[in-house]
Amino acid sequence: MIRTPESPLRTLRVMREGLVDRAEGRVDLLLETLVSREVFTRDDREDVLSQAGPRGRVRKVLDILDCKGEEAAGTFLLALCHLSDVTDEASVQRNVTTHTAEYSKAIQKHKAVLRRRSESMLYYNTRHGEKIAFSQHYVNLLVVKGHHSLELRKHEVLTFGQRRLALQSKAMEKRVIKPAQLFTNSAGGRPPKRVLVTGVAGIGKTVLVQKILCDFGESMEHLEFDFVIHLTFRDLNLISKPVSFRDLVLRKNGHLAKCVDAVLVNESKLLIVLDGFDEFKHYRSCNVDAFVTEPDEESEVAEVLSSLIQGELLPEASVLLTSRPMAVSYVPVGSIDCFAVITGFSTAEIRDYFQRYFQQEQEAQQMFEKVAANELMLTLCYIPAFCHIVCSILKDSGGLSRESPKTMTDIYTQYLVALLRTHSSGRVDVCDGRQGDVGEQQRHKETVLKLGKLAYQKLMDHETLFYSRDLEAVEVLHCTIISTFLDKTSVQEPGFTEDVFSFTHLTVQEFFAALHVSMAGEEVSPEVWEEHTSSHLHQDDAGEGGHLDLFDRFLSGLLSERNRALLSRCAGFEPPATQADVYRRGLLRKLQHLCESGGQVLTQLHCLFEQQDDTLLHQGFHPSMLRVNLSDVSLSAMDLAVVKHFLQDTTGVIAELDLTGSNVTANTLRALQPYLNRCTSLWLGENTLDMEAIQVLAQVLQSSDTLTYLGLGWADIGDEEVFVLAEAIRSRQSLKEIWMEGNRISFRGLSSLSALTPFPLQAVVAIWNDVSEEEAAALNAVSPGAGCFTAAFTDDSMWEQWGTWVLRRCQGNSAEKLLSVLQKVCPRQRTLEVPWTRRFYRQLLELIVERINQCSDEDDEDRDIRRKLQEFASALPTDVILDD
Ligand SMILES: Nc1ncnc2c1ncn2[C@@H]1O[C@H](COP(=O)(O)OP(=O)(O)OP(=O)(O)O)[C@@H](O)[C@H]1O
Repeated sequence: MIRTPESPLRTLRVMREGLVDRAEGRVDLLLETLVSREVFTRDDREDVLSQAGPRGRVRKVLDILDCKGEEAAGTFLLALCHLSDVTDEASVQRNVTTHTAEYSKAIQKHKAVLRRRSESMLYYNTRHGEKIAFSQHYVNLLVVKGHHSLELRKHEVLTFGQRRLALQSKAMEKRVIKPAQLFTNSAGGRPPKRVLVTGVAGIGKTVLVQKILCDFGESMEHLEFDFVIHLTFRDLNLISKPVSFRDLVLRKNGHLAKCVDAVLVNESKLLIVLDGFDEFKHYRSCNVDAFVTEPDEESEVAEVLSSLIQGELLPEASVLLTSRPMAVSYVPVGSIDCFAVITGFSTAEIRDYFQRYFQQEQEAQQMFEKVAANELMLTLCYIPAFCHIVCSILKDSGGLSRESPKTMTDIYTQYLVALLRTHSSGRVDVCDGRQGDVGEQQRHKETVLKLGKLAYQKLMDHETLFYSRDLEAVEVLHCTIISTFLDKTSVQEPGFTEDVFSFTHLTVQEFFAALHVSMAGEEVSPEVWEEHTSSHLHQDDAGEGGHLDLFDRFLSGLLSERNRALLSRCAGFEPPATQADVYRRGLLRKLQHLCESGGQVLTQLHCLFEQQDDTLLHQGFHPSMLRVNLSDVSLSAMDLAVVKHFLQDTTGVIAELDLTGSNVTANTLRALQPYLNRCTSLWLGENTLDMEAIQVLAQVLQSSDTLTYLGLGWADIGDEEVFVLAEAIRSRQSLKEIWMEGNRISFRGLSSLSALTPFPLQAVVAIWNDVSEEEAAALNAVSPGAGCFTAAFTDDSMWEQWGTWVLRRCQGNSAEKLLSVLQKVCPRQRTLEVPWTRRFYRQLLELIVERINQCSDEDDEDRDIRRKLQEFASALPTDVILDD
């Protein structure tokens, strides 16, 4: 209940956001009331209606009222009180009427439909008619609530200040959860409404969605919902005309035709699942301000979905969105209440998977042991899609008679070979080199290459669906083998039915696309080849924002000696050897460039790993300085294996290892320990480093003569951790600077470092900790003149270096990453009023302008990046820059 207060205007200002919440569902009625009482003019009304979305309109109403005085504000508050009472009553009434017998019957029917749709596990290459019961084959997936960098982005509380620190520790409360817990709030508050689940290719996002549908259909979980509506972006890509949300629901759920209104009215009991955001053709257009607010309102499909995700349409409904990480920067994260990441299988789950796949306990155990004996293969299996393919290869070969796969491409290549062999009518084992049906092998090869071409074209266009005419164009429509690699669905359009195809999995499309380019024959133009290989060095990966990461890795793997040999021996493919050499030289040049400039290097390390050639680095990799930048990527077990593989093949000092925000744990540090000893600068900030991790770090400090600069900003460390580090620094005395911004360190912790200044420690940076400037001054007084301790953002020269580091991070990064760093370092409020920041901001602005100029007008993605960069440019404190 809102009381009419002494100063209604003041109430409007103080309760602004609360009022927006309360009035958003009633803004049209309120507006009419204000016009009828002559508080608002028609022009005011137009002004309000021109705003996007109900919340935007309420904000405009409040802005106008702010200029109209106390009486107008009072009228508004009274009208809102009145409407609240009326509409609350109406909603009670509505709830009663919707819960009729018919509504309950519709729920049961819908559950039965979902049960039917989700009863089989969709495996690649499941034979038609073959059914694998979902419930028997579903293996528990590890789902972790909380996504560090996204949560920070959401709040846009940038690197500065305690607020970020508080948020960071909150974001770090990572927990493994069950799918049903995605919509609960462990702290007991309002359950999250909009949930984003991310995870890399093949990690199980679609299967998790199927689990939710299955459990709901079985009435086992998710009982807080009456209806779960499942939409995939793959299907939504097919819609090219304006559409309403109501139509979207009915397209796949004809059985709801009679009760769709009740379903939509009861929005708080509705869960909408939107699977595969990264596959959406229009994913770059979802972070916009054009909304629809009514389920019946027709608009472009991107607008309808973006309204849903942003809570402008059906704000009380729950929404679950899944995406690969590469597209999440386009999700309007401001409206997401809960972030979760699927981390795949652990060893126990891989074992369970083998058990379910092979069913015979002894066979499963034997096969598991074969995989477990090969550490790399076991690591690959944490991704369920790979685990599945490994099992099918094992089954097919009776347990790895061929060379066991070491990389992701090996797995897919062996899988392809196995499938082609299964489809050879003569069933002669061509891999033994014996004479098979050569004509048939040739036909299969041609079909696969044609499919590769299609996969490539579609991947470049961000498309995953195609039609009979596309298959016709590459002359494969009537080849029987295509059903092995493609899924077909028939779509009912008014007046006709159309067949729509997609690869059995997006990763399969990426593999085929790479296969196409790797052949580099007549089909592949020199320009295409250049684009993906030798011009590696000049290519700004930013343009694709990670879209081609997997493709790049497959391409490298397919151009490796062993996969070329396998494909040639077993499937008659002849990838040209000279091209493979050109590729390798390009890769080494790019790698060297990134190591010298400190650019993000993980994709190239994966490509190098795919080559599995220990001599490669000796052939053309001689960087003047070794800087390995792995920042801002949550490192998986496979990533770590790849990094280790690279560092092991290098010698000498590692000038810089940047693991900022890479989800580093004690285990990561242990795995990298021999290489940490070789680092001069080691950046570990923005990771939660517990005592175990600090102990590993202490061992490094005790044994390394090289480690000179250590970054531990926002690492959630306190005094106890500093004591351990101090002891270690004392014993080796080689560390010169330690940066610990945004932690929980107090005067007591810092005091333990005081005996180590000014030698060996020349700088101890501890701003945004529990230390006051006076306390820092007291610590500095112990070694006068040295001024080693810094607890405030003041010292020009030192912070200038910090600014240089930030700039370097920006320069070395893609435009996309630059955006994410900018989000951290561009303060919304002017908190940085010290002299060096002027130069810092000016340089930042120059960099932004340079990147803006690099964006092309032709490309959607470039236009989007430019728009965002321009927003940052205009948010920079230009007065500070200009009056320098
Ligand atoms: N929980 C699970 N239990 C058993 N098998 C699984 C599970 N999760 C995934 N798989 C297997 O892995 C394959 C890939 O999973 P899924 O399609 O869900 O991945 P995804 O994360 O949606 O991938 P992408 O981003 O490439 O679309 C499935 O077809 C299935 O074979």
